[in-house]
Amino acid sequence: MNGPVLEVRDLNVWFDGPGGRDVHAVRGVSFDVRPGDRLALVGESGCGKTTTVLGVLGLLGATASVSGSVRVDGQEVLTGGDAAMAPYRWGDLSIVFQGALNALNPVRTVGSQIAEVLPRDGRVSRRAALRRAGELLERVGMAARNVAFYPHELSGGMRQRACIAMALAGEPRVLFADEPTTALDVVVQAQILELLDRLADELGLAIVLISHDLGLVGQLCDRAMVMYAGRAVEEGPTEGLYTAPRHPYTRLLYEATPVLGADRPLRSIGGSPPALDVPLAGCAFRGRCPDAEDRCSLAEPALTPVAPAHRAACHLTGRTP
Ligand SMILES: Nc1ncnc2c1ncn2[C@@H]1O[C@H](COP(=O)(O)OP(=O)(O)OP(=O)(O)O)[C@@H](O)[C@H]1O
Repeated sequence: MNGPVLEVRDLNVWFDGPGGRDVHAVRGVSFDVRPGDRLALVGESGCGKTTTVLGVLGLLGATASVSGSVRVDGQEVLTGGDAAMAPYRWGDLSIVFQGALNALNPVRTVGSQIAEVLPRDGRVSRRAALRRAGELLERVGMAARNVAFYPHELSGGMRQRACIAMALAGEPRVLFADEPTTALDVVVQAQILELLDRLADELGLAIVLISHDLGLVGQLCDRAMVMYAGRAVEEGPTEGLYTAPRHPYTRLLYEATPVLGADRPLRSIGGSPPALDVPLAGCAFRGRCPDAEDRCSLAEPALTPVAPAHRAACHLTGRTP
């Protein structure tokens, strides 16, 4: 089946904010994930990447209000509440949480923690569950005997592999990986990206990588959605976002990203993203945008096609940015 596994349309998330002012953290985000896709959600800290994914998976707490549409295999799961999403979560759709490698329970073995999240069809013996946990560890490049190890006995990279094994327990078709390489050294970062790449190939798994690093996503993903202030401001082939960015934010984000071998100075992006607990007038990026014009304060630009499979939300996209 080549149709999308996941279709997200006009997703909005509000959090109860201090003083009764709601934080509009995700603003009208839409994307599809098809079997084998490698999509990245990219942007600075606080731009809404994690909230988007947790909103899709129905994992936001009671302080969040979510609207829009989320379909799995064409079946609406958002409006049906938790009961509608529950059959898909950890099964078809799984996630490696941000900071997961540091969230393993230190007093339980890795094997018992993986065994706990295995889907249960009837009674499964402890021995069979540990055997399956060992198979999952082998799948992520670890020896099965690591089931008996405690998290502190493993390196950071191995703990992250164990977390990925855990996320594979329900045999997902889409794996969200939220900043899976943060806190790992560059060599181990590359190994984790290679692992995700291999799993995508071997299992036909779709990967949605969440990262602040536009350079890094190009190593794994062929398509990226750049987010700013809770919205998608540009989306398209990853390569095109580097070579021909059509939103000034994407360009500045790339210029602020160290890329091995790139002969260019690094520049930080001045200013900070706007507060999301007050209504935004005009383009959310205009206060930091070197190209901003008067019209940018009048209306928020819509995401519009700028090239095949490439869209940008900038009033200036008619011109070369
Ligand atoms: N539980 C919450 N209550 C209130 N506001 C929240 C909550 N969770 C996130 N936010 C706000 O929503 C916005 C988006 O946060 P989110 O964590 O999704 O961003 P992000 O792009 O994933 O950044 P990071 O990589 O730092 O997690 C931010 O302004 C954040 O402060």
